[in-house]
Amino acid sequence: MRLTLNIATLKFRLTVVVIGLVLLATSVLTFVSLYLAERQMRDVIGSQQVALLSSAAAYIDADLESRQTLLKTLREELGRSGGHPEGGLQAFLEAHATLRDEFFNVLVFDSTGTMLANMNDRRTNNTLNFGKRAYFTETVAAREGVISKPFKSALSGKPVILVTEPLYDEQGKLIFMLGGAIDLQRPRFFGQLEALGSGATGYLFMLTNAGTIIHHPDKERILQRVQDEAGGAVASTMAALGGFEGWIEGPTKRGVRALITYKRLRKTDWILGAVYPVDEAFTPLIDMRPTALLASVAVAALAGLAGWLAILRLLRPLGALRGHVAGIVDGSAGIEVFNVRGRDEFGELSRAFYTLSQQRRQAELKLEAQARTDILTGIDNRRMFEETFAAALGRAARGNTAIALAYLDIDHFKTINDTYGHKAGDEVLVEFARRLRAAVRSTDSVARLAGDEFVAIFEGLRDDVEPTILAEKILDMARTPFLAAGASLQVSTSVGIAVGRGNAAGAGDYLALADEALYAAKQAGRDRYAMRRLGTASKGTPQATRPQTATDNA
Ligand SMILES: Nc1nc2c(ncn2[C@@H]2O[C@H](COP(=O)(O)OP(=O)(O)OP(=O)(O)O)[C@@H](O)[C@H]2O)c(=O)[nH]1
Repeated sequence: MRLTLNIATLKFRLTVVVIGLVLLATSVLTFVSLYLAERQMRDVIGSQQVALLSSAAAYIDADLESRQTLLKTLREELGRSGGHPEGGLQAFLEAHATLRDEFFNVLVFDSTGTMLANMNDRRTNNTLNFGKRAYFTETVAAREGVISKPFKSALSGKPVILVTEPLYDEQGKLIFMLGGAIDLQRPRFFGQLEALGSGATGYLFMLTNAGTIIHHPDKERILQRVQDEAGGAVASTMAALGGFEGWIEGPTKRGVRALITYKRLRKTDWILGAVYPVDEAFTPLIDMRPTALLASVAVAALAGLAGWLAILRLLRPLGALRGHVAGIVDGSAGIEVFNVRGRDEFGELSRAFYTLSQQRRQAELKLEAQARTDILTGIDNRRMFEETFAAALGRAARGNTAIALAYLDIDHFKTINDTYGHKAGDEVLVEFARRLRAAVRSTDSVARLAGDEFVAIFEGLRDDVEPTILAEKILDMARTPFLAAGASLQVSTSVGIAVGRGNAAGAGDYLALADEALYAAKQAGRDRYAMRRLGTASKGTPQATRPQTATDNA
């Protein structure tokens, strides 16, 4: 089977439309699904980040609290010794080596802020005074331990925070103040937090509520105020400094689009933040995109194929209809092929074609009949006569039977017209035709050739007498008065008869001979017939023949 592609066909256009719509629908559906999935996933990831950060904040709170507790235990131990531990303060500190696990340095200040002992460098003891430092004055004012703001250590130069615990005597006078320094860059403090960063490059960071960076993977930024950095703080961080907690999608300082989550620490009111780059957060979805698109294209292709097959199936009656029309055009089919039973639109269309074709056929038949009928009298006209006579001659030739042609002309018809008018003449012609039809046998044919000239064909004649009997009948029927224009008209006719047998001669010979006989009847006085017989000619060479016999009823 040869497959040709005709883009003008309804089938092709419907297929294109179906495939296009399916492709569009699946693409839109895929994009909308992916978009909704991304939105939902972002909400889920955001909530996860909030939960993660809450746990981390609780962990830091607990961590700072445990360090404060540790320092409190140390203070109580110092208190129990009345502020005079055995071996002195320096020895007392050094005896608690485990403090190093929690603090970068532990210091003891006197009531004025002079550092009396520290774990890192005993040479600096009694040489430095920190009485004006904020953590010292704040502790004195609060009369309890505080967690300092981050600052650069005067001893180590490292960014630290200090946890303090004051020791009072029984009179409530400050004797000593313990300070535990936490190195902000030391893994011990935020080590676990760094592991909580989401994705490959996600990370956690921490700021004070004033914007000073406490923790950040970029160590250079620690102790910087985000507001003072080049370009200022990003919008989300400004919102967090303003009190926002939760997750937000926005750019980081380095311009990476990320889900950024903020959570305040209960104990210090610091801000813990988490950055999760969007690209990494949505990696599963982004990875899924080509697969989803491929799947949607595959679905569209399958649906398109199904649509195409459905269209082929549905349009099959249309193909059949087209075939029927072509069949009728080339004559290989009749209009009956349109008379189908289908109840769909194609069935209705086919039946409408059938009805239309039937009507057309009937109109054609009517036209054909009209073309062969004499309009005035309703009997056959000359054209029909020629066909009928040719067929009759054929039958006579095949059956070798006798046949006669009677040529009639109403006598003095012109006078009727002239005397009673053309209309009356018409009435006579109509009545004459009716009587002629009635006078001859049912198997005989009659026709009006022109004006007042008529013919009658007599077939299957038994003998020579029969045409003369028929001619007499015709003469008789004409003699009965005609009613026309309110008058009774006496009419007569003359008849010329040509009789032959088998294929004796052609139609023209019969007509000529009958006309000749008619002329003879007219000459003999009218209201009579004259008969002429055609001689036989050799078969296959029809020719004009001379009459052999003549019979007149004059
Ligand atoms: N009313 C009427 N007259 C017609 C019609 N056709 C022809 N005629 C007339 O019929 C007449 C025929 O006259 P002819 O046959 O020549 O002469 P006639 O008067 O019959 O004389 P004869 O044939 O010699 O007896 C003419 O006057 C035509 O005008 C027609 O359809 N209706």
